Amino acid sequence: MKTAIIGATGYGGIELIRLLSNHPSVEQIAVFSSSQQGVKMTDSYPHISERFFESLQDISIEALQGFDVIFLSTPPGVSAEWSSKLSAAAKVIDLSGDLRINDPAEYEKWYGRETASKEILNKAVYGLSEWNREQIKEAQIIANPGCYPTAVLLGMIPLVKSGAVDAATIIIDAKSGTTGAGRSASAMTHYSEMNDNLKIYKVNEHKHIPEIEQELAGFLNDTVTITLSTHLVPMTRGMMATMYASVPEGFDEQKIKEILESSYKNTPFVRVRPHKQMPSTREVNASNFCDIGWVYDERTKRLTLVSVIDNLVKGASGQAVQNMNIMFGLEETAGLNGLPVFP
Ligand SMILES: NC(=O)C1=CN([C@@H]2O[C@H](COP(=O)(O)OP(=O)(O)OC[C@H]3O[C@@H](n4cnc5c(N)ncnc54)[C@H](OP(=O)(O)O)[C@@H]3O)[C@@H](O)[C@H]2O)C=CC1
Ligand SMILES: CC(=O)N[C@@H](CCC(=O)OP(=O)(O)O)C(=O)O
Repeated sequence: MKTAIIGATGYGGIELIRLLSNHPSVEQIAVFSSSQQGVKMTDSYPHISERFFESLQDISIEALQGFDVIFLSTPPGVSAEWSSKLSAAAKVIDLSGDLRINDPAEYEKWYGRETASKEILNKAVYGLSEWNREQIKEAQIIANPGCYPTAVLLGMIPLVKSGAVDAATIIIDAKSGTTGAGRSASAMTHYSEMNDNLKIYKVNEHKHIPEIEQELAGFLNDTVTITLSTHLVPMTRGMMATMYASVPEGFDEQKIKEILESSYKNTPFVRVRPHKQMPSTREVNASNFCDIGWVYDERTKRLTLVSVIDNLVKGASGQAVQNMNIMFGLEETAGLNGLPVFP
């Protein structure tokens, strides 16, 4: 397969290169940049092997012909502009939030910018691999989910769908490593401010709130509002979403176990832990796994559900490669077989 990456110089891009380099069906990875045309990838990332990569190319329709799939690993706004033109020539997988929100008014409210065209929004399939597999198989354009939504939705969808939690009571306390904010340095993430520190940010204002609510609503057949608190922790990779919700009459520990285990018994990357065995971020580090732990409290009738992913793998580039595999009828795990890097 011939692949191209726009935004190859960023963290999502370099993670795509790592995964696609190990993919048995990938023969080409062309790299594109809006600011570093002609520069070699190895100038920014000497750890990758130079023989695999040509120099960074300028982004143009002409140069982006002849590929099977084009990944957009770019900031919001870029794929709104480019995905329509590119999808005429290749399948497109967009890692940004541009095509995830169906309602233009909601996108504009949370992202503070104009939405993509209706035509592209209608074509784009939300790429939560485990829950949208049939639509992903047929898709020309994928809106790859955000990292927090991936962790939250994989944990919550089975329970919301089966009525095992009261969706109106969901509270999510989520934490991310600093690569979640991309490669550019900022006062929010640089070493002196982030090392030995814990920060909460965008309380009730995070752009992943409408994405999570939209997707949960689809499984609930009703609107839902959630509370999401996002935190930065002093680690490079990794994400933990700790979720709390009330469990209605008629559900107990045994039923919750059955719902979670049956939902994921045939999925290669989501692993449900036994009751009370909680996962840590290191246990999925650099892998495409999402590990789910849970504790039901009979006393309060509340569930604590913990979902961990690597934000750059299952939360971004790994899920993008998983979606590529599904779109092209390849083995879903191709290029993604590595165990977590532990310790
Ligand atoms: N990091 C993460 O954990 C996750 C990221 N995402 C999303 O994936 C996307 C990429 O994130 P990430 O790699 O972390 O971000 P980075 O900031 O590390 O990289 C983004 C890249 O986009 C390119 N770029 C910037 N402006 C433009 C432009 N106008 N046109 C084309 N390319 C441009 C830049 O490369 P150049 O200057 O060379 O063009 C840059 O290297 C974002 O939308 C992000 O929100 C989603 C899930 C998780
Ligand atoms: C730590 C950190 O800053 N994380 C980013 C989320 C990364 C992501 O998934 O962003 P997109 O939805 O834009 O793709 C944030 O909170 O905005």
